[in-house]
Amino acid sequence: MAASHHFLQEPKTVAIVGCPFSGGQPKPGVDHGPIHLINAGLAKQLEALGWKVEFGGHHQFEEISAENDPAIGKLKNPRLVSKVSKAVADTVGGHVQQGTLALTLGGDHSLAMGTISGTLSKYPDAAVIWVDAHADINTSETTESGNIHGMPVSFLLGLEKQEESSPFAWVAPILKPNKIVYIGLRDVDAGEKKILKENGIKAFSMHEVDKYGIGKVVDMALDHVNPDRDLPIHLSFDVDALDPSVAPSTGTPVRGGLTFREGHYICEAIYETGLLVAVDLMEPELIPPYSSDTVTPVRGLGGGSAHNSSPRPYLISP
Ligand SMILES: NC(=[NH2+])NCCC[C@H](N)C(=O)O
Ligand SMILES: [Mn+2]
Ligand SMILES: [Mn+2]
Repeated sequence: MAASHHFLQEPKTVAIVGCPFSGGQPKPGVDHGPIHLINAGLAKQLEALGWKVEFGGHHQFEEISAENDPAIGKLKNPRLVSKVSKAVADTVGGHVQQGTLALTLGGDHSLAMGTISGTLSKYPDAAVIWVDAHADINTSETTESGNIHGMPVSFLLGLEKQEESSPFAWVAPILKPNKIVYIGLRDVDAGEKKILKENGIKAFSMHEVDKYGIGKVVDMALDHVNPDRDLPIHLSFDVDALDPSVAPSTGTPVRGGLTFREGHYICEAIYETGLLVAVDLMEPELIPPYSSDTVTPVRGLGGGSAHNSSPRPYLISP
């Protein structure tokens, strides 16, 4: 089906924003995800689908990562995560501004603080569809892990007031609880369940996917967040929404996830609305048959996690 694009310029153009970053959680791995996706031929596949592809190389975050970054309260790598997300917000915001589909390749899901901020900077009333095993809506109070990849939604909603001195003071807390909807949830912390309930946030867990089927679930999700089908859509897709038999290579896999087709169906159905302005593909790791020696991924500094060896130049082009 040839979708007409309400918010994109012709010829339809996708800008790939490669974010080799894992500072929002402790494991190395997702900082290689975007590099592997590009090496596996993603840009060429998009071209084969009729898109003009812009990709000038992955984001380089070394300068940001060089700084000392002690925890603030429970939050790990707060300055690093904040600065990286701010850079990504500016990049994604620029693409969305121009009517170019912004496709961000993570990296861990803390990056969505940036990508969604970028989309909201142009479209404050955009609808966010968050496909994930997790709700990623912990606050600095409720988080058990201190990993910021489990928290971006709470920052975007403004569930906690950020003091002026907070590294996250730049995040405009303008996402409304009725403008985000979840699909695929099955590993939600007790504190997060409370937040979802108190804020009336709609979620279609795997239980609803089983009960209604994915076609109905996507319709219901769109009806909730975009009833008149007139608002731009930001799709934030965490690959751990997929069952581990489909996407085993991710940091926090959870049994009982979406099938290959259900994952694809969600993307197809949302694309067919013609309303898509930005997509995040987050938390892929990959066991690589490819060389990833051409980019320096950025990991968190804290908690004894592995860190960059020597910086390498980046030589990746589409
Ligand atoms: N983007 C993700 N994979 N998030 C996993 C979050 C897990 C857990 N809820 C936490 O706060 O740490
Ligand atoms: Mn996530
Ligand atoms: Mn997840």
